[in-house]
Amino acid sequence: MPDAFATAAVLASLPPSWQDWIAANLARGCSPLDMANSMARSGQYTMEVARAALAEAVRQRGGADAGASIFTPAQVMPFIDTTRNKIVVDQREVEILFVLKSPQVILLGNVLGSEECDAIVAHCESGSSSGYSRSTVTGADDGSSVVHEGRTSEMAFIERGEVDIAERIERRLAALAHWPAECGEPFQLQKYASTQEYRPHYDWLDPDTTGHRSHLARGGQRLATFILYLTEVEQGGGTIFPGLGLEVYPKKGSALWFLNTDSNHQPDRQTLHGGAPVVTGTKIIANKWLRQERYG
Ligand SMILES: O=C(O)CCC(=O)C(=O)O
Ligand SMILES: [Fe+2]
Repeated sequence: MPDAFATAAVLASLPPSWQDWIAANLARGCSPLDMANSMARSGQYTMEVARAALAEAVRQRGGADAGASIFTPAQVMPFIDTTRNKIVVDQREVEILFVLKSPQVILLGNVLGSEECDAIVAHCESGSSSGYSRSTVTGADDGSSVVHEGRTSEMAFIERGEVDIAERIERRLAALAHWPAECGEPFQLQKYASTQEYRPHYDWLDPDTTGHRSHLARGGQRLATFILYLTEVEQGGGTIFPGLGLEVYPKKGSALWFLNTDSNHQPDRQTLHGGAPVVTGTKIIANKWLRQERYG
């Protein structure tokens, strides 16, 4: 975040109507993150300006330090450094295999070793995991987890801190994305047998859908997605982006990255994507969603 002097200047530079809006909503107990999102959604302010103004307003209400900690990450968007063709992280050479600029989609090779993929898969099959169950999606009405005909795979979660191997990969992804591991959702594994699929959808949470708001209130928007491919698949099972004419085939140890929002954290409708039906083989992936804020 900018320093206190700079944030005071940002707040003071807003028109009185916005300053009044901030004061009134903070007094009503609104979340600063929701307010920053609304300011950015108005199109009048960048997320950086909105956050700086909100941090200052919170500081002025609550004393000197109150504003400093309301927004966790210092950066406004996670990013992957594509200035070179390889990224050295955690003693590995991660390869940049493909970059699409808008929406940003990056395919990374050698993110995980084969034995690391196997260890994560084995953990979720073992008694120390809560195991797989039929996949669900977030219900539009009340935000509960609902079975949906468009997502026929099975899923399992690895909570943060549950097992060393997952924690190590989380640290690696945090370094790759320049985003704190604390702002990531737990790994969500997806296992697809033959014919199973996840039809095209968005990963971002919709602020205009009632059921998504409770999820947004916990950690904010899903800014970016990592999909880690944990198995080789004989036929089918690509990650598809129908609007972009793009299909990425699963390759064990590779990871697909995409940004779900623009730099103002607003949902990007170009990111429609899905998992094509597996024809032969078993596809297992691990999803890691990076949130605006600390999650959990
Ligand atoms: O299976 C895939 O390749 C995509 C999965 C996906 O988009 C999701 O689980 O949100
Ligand atoms: Fe998805």
